[in-house]
Formats: sequence, C-alpha cells, structure tokens
Amino acid sequence: MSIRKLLGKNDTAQCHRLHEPDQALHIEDLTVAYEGKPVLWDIDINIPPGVMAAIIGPNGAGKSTLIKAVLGLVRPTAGHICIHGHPPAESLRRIAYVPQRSAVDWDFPTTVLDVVMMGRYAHLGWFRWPGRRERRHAMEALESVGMAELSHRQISQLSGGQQQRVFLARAMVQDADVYFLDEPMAGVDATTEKTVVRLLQELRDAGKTVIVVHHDLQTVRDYFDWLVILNVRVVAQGRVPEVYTGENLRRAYGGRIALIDSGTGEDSSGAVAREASR
Ligand SMILES: Nc1ncnc2c1ncn2[C@@H]1O[C@H](COP(=O)(O)OP(=O)(O)OP(=O)(O)O)[C@@H](O)[C@H]1O
Repeated sequence: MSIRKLLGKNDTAQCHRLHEPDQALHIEDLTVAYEGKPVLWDIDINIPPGVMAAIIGPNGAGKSTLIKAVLGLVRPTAGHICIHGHPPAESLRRIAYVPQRSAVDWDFPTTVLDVVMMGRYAHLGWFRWPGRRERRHAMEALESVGMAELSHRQISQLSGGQQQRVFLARAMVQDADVYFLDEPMAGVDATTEKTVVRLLQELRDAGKTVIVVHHDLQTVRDYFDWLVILNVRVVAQGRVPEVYTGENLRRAYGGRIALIDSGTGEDSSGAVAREASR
C-alpha cells in the first residue's frame, strides 16, 4: 500500500475517532511549518455548522495557511483536520474555496460563464461535459451576484469587484456544505461588499457553514456570529459577543490596534477595534 493511501486511511480512522458530530470543522493539535519554522503551532479549532465565522489575526498570523492546510494545499507537520467528521480529502465535494483574488491569473483566456461552470465539475462525474442544466445553474448564480449581463466577457476585462462576484457565483454553484473564503471583502467597493455579505449570510441561513479570513475588525460584529482569533496559536474562539473583546484583541494584535469605545466601556463587547496600520 502506498504511503499516501496509508496516510489517508489513518486520517479517516482519526476523524472517526475524534469525530465531534456537532462540528463542521474540527482541528486538533495542528502544527504547520515552512522551512522548519512553525507558522501555526498546536492549534485546536471547532466551528459548528450553520454559522458565519471570521478568522482574524495580524499579518502573518497563519490565517491563509490554516485554510491551505484544510484544503490539503500545504502539508501539516502534525495534527488532524476533519470536515463533518471526515478528512478533507474525502470531503472535497462538500468544500468550496474562494482564494484571494491576487492568487489567480486573471489573464487566463476564459469567460465569466466558463469560470462559474467550473464550479459544477466535481458534480459531473467522469466523461460528462457541462450541459444545459449546469449552464442554467451558472446563469442563476451570476444573476444573484448581479453579473448575468457580463457572462460572456473575458475574465481579464473585469474590475476587482466583478472578479469577486464571479468567484462567489462559482462557489455558490458548487453546492457545498462548508465554504472557505480568503479575504473576499478585500479591495472591493461598498456595493460589492454588501452583495458578498448578503450572499454569505443567505448561505449560512440555508444551513451552510461559511468560514472567512477577514481583515476589517470594525465589521466583525455586524457580519459574523462566530470568531476565531489567531496569532500562530489560537488566542480565542467562540461566539462573537463573547470573543470579540478588547482583551482578546490586544492579546492577538498587541499595540497594532486602536480600541474605540462605542458606549459600554472599552473592554466590554462595546469595544470596536481598528487596526492601526496594515
Ligand atoms: N510558501 C511559504 N513559504 C515560506 N513561508 C511562508 C509561505 N507562505 C506563508 N509563509 C509565511 O508564513 C507566515 C504565515 O503566513 P499566512 O499567509 O498564513 O499569514 P496570514 O495570517 O494569512 O497573513 P496576511 O494577513 O498578511 O495575509 C508568514 O510569516 C508568511 O511569510
């Protein structure tokens, strides 16, 4: 048996052993290192199904690395990751991923509609091209993000906000259970941000789990109901009202945030934080 198969088998057994039936994402003792230097250190995370969760933390805290580890794009040094009680490699159809826009080659010669239809490939099986049904799904998703009219445009001719909407439409047609998005609100206009938040909240309301790497501390309380604060280790996690506190933010960001008292006292849930510099 190959090492890969053996590892897969062990992962399956571990997830069954560790299985927290209530958790959409269960991570235990995870360590990830680049060139021998740990960027995530012995972390445990639980995110229940049906929440919209933010992962926040200062630059270099390991937020993107965490998502990459879940998706199998980086290999952990140690630890276990389970999606609804299964290793991610066994749950790929249940996972949708929206990468950072900067991580994509937007000069690739393809149209908006084709990019969205790619989201259906995992559901098609062998030897089947996307047909009328997939096209309809893709057009419906493009309509919901206000992009139907640009379906035949080359992706190289889109604005940043339009690119983000296309990504979102592709994630929607995947019909996954757990959605991972890496900074979907970064560098988009206010209208696109509202559209992104509305669609993600709709997914959440439909019972999906939405996990977002997020940078704007001031919108955490408005947009999210679950929060993981990361800085190489997990600083705090849980429901936003309990976790989004001045004390936890200071522990993660140190002097890099300004706390603004929004009325009920700086260290209470009334605290609103702004990152001093990015
Ligand atoms: N492929 C890589 N090789 C070596 N080091 C890396 C690699 N990718 C990331 N790192 C380093 O790992 C650390 C964590 O990076 P990561 O991108 O996960 O952080 P982040 O919290 O997403 O940061 P940001 O908020 O700046 O996007 C950083 O110090 C980064 O420089």
